[in-house]
Amino acid sequence: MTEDPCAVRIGTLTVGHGHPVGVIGGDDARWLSLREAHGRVAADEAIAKARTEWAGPLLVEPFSAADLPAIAGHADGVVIGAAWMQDFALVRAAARLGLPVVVQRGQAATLEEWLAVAEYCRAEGNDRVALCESGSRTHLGGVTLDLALLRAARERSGRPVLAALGEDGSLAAAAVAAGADGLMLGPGTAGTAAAADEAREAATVLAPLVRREEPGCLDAARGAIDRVDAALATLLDRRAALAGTVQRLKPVGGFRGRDMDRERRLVAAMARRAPRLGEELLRPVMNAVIEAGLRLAEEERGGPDLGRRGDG
Ligand SMILES: O=C(O)C(=O)C[C@]1(C(=O)O)C=C[C@@H](O)C=C1
Repeated sequence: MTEDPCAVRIGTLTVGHGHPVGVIGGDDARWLSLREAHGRVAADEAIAKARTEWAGPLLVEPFSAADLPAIAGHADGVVIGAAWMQDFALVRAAARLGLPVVVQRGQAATLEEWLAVAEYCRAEGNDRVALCESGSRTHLGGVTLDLALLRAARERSGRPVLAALGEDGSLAAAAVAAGADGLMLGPGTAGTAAAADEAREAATVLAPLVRREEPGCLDAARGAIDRVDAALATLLDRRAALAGTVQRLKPVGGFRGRDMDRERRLVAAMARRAPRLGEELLRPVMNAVIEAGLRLAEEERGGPDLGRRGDG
């Protein structure tokens, strides 16, 4: 395989540098753990069942090497579970399938030990490797995600790194901010609806602020614009609410209390963060945004008599 190791394609999902944050165990891909059943289920039957429920990209974690033929035939990728990370015979056999491999970090594994597993895959001729930080055993009782390690693994290896959130989406935004290329929920889908929502929200709204996408085709470019628009819509809505608060606090609010000097200053400040657009192009945009906010504030207060004087 001579693919660019910075981005790994798992069926229709690509995770990695320059690509959107994928949610595995959510909208973008699913995964199935055969380890959870301790080898008591037939791999081909379990995978066939998963396939009836989900037609998109499917990753499967084997219980043992005996599961690999079924995975080779019916899955889009293989997960080396944290518990098996240093089972090198399994790692090498899994890599030889030629499918993308997701290597979860063992709970006590160091960065070097984790990265070495990717090198085992490469030595088998398979460079389609994504890493997955799945946490260490800590004083908190369960496993705790190490986001510093996630970041270091991404920088050191250049490979995509996923964050395994399990059924708790509360660290989704932190993982995206730390550089995660994908968020891994589950396995399965049970009980993860709230976590999936948090992961989707972080991947959609936060990711455009903290990572750049480099789309290579029209659909991908439109997808990237959709994600920027989602972040923009969230901020515009929040801005409108704050502008409404200002109208209530000002002595004279609404259109009657418009402060053009303040508007000029805020456009100039924004132009410093948006040098491509500059003041000239930003001015009409912000004028429309501000007027929408004022209109909304007046509508919500039932007329133009805004501000404390109006309240009196
Ligand atoms: O800062 C104010 O005085 C506001 O009323 C807020 C705001 C804005 O939306 O940013 C709206 C109208 C003013 O002309 C200037 C700015």
